[in-house]
Amino acid sequence: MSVPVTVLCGELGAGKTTLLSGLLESPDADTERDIAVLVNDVGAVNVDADLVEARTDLATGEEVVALENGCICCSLGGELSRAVIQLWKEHEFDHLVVEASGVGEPEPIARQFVRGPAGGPYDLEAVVTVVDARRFHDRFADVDLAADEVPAIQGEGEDSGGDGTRPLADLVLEQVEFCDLLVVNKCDLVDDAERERVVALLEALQPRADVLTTEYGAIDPAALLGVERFDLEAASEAAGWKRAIEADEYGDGATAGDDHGHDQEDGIDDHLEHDDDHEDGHGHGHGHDHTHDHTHPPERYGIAVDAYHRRRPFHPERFAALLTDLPDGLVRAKGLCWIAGREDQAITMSYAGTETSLEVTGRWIASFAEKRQETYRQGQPDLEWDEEWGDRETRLAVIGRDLECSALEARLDDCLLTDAEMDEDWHDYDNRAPTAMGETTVIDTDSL
Ligand SMILES: Nc1nc2c(ncn2[C@@H]2O[C@H](COP(=O)(O)OP(=O)(O)OP(=O)(O)O)[C@@H](O)[C@H]2O)c(=O)[nH]1
Repeated sequence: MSVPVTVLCGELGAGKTTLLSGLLESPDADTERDIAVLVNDVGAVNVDADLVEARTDLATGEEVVALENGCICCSLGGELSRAVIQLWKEHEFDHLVVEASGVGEPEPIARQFVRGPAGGPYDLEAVVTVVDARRFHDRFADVDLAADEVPAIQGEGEDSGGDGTRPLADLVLEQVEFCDLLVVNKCDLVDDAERERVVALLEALQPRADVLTTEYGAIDPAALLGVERFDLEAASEAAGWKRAIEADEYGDGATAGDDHGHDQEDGIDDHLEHDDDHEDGHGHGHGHDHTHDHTHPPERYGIAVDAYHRRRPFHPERFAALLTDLPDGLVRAKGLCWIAGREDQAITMSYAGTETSLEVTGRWIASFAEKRQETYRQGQPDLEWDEEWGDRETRLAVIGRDLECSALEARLDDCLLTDAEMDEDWHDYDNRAPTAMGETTVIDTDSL
């Protein structure tokens, strides 16, 4: 029988270790269940492992393994799989919890347990993301805060900015967008209205997950362990922004089919079947038998979800200027962009909090030689194709609070090339967009 696994994610300091320690010490914990813990921390000194280990001794023995070589997702190729397989061979336990580092992406970790060698002995049960209610509120949900007062999140200084690495806020939202269960921790540090705003926003960002609120990670072990939730396909498609784009593209209730358009050269984005039960831009699809009935988040707290689709390129200078001056209420924007002067590159734009990253994540099919284009198009018969520009297009989703979507759409439209500009040489423009596969440019809001 495979051993169930829970992956625990969340930004630095959100309370993952506190939750885990509570879980292992809980007097209500199922005494029959031996829990092994794999802790991954960034940096050489593995404080978390020591802490959890000290506490784990009380409850479960010594089944703690620390991956000390930095980030799980960077050492995924082998170390994670090797460590968990070794753990499985050398110890007997009933459940494995992997505490991902605060800067780890959950998806590659999850994939190790579904498609990697660890998928044999293990069965991924749930991906749980812990959110710091106070920080999340101040960063994403505060209606009064001016953008220039937004507090930095821990570690942001090192991890974002002009050096081309990913904004940490982006990662925080990605952890929210790829999980089955959201634990909103540190609720003692927010008032009721703030807590509700955080929950409503989380439901818009991630319509699929259950949301629990806690203080000091005190949740019923039964709510965390032993609940079979994980479904890789559903989790991969669960993000609110993806659902908004799909609903726009395929219409309500349509089946999205599989990866539409654009060759993803890195192979990571090998989109799986989409849920076909989303109802609208903030759909509530459920990938498997697990159901719940949130009220629609956009109807509460002024949260809006919108999709933007155009088949004309952005002017790189006007678009960059817009990205430095996005509306205060915008929380999340993500999707593919067509930027004039980058005719080969399918560029993913991702805005979270205060920064926007532009990353080359693939190529437009229209940029390949004709034969190859044909092959791709045969594989994607539903792909919309323009006689002149092929599959090049912009498809973005925006999620925000008190956001005037039509005003933002109009501003985005102003960034599109005019008819006269369509005939200019686009390479004359000043263009900050990246060119090489995987290359990222980060643009700060309010950086003008
Ligand atoms: N006020 C308050 N503090 C909390 C709560 N939960 C955890 N903390 C504190 O927040 C700090 C960070 O908690 P950790 O559990 O270490 O967070 P973590 O997510 O494991 O952090 P990293 O390992 O750095 O990613 C600690 O000082 C905890 O005591 C809570 O609900 N309320």
